[in-house]
Amino acid sequence: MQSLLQVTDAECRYGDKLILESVSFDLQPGEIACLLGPSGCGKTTLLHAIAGFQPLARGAIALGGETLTGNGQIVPPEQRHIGVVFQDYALFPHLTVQQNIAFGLRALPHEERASRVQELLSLVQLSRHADQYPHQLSGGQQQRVALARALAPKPRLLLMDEPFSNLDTELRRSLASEVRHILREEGIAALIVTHDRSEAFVAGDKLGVLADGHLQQWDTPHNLYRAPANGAVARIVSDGNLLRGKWIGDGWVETALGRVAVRDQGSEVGSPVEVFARSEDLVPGEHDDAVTVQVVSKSFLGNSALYCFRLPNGRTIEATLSSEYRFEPGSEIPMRLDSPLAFPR
Ligand SMILES: Nc1ncnc2c1ncn2[C@@H]1O[C@H](COP(=O)(O)OP(=O)(O)OP(=O)(O)O)[C@@H](O)[C@H]1O
Repeated sequence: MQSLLQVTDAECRYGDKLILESVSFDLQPGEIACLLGPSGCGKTTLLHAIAGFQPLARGAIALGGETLTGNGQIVPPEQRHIGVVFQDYALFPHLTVQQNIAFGLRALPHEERASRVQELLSLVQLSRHADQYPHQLSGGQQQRVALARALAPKPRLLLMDEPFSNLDTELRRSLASEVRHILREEGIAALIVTHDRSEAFVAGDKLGVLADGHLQQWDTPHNLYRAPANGAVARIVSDGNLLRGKWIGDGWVETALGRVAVRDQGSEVGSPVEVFARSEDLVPGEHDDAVTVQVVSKSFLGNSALYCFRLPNGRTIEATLSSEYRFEPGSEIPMRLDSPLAFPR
């Protein structure tokens, strides 16, 4: 299958300042991908380069096999057939919901336009609000109007920049899943910028992690979680504790939590390693490889509790464990690490 979007060796700069280097990835038709990364890593810049608002210093961007940017060519944004949804909705305040949605359809004959608007109102479940103005809607409803307006002209690709960040956490997740459903219905591929990993896991078929000016990994959510390319990706896609250690051979590492068998086969004996200990890797209970840790604090969370433990070397780590464990602050318990991720340092 031919890729829908192809970004090849893209480099973005603001003046002398290098923002992104050697960024390459493909998006397949109908695929939804999310871009994750720390603040200021260049997510919006990459989206702007794809939309045509930002030139590339190097590399190329193609959509449906047609070069948009590269080889001395730049197709202007309005000719790219790419829809864009911003964080602040950018709705026209003096137009009703249906007039906002119809805005990009002015070239269509009246009846066709009215029927497409009705179709979209129903898709985003706002038919009852067709004649209301943006200020009469909730944040989630406004964002659904923005989505409908961007989808109306049937773009080849939809770009969304932090579309849910103005909403509260629960609404963010449910809207992320709703948007995924709507894009599937319309068969439109999308690239969504977010800094919320749960939102990215809910919405994306693929995730791209940007950090330190590079696309660190472009993969399925499952692979990113199970096999992050490095410690930076592991930290961006999940909570965990980074521990320093050293390889002692045969897949074993020495850490402040004792001798640990890790998932990755290591390099030379004695070489430094970074171990990423997630809550699910921390196993309380007697065991040959367990060390004694002190319970520093406990916050009850319902079916789990967030603990802070002090390791024998004085360092503290955090872990969310089942509330079946009833460890009290001040007590000492045996704990071991079971097959955490490890990365050369
Ligand atoms: N017009 C500009 N001129 C110069 N530098 C800029 C410009 N726009 C952005 N930058 C810088 O480029 C870098 C990347 O910005 P960008 O907005 O792409 O990051 P981001 O990953 O989207 O951040 P956030 O998650 O905070 O929105 C930042 O260091 C920012 O300060």
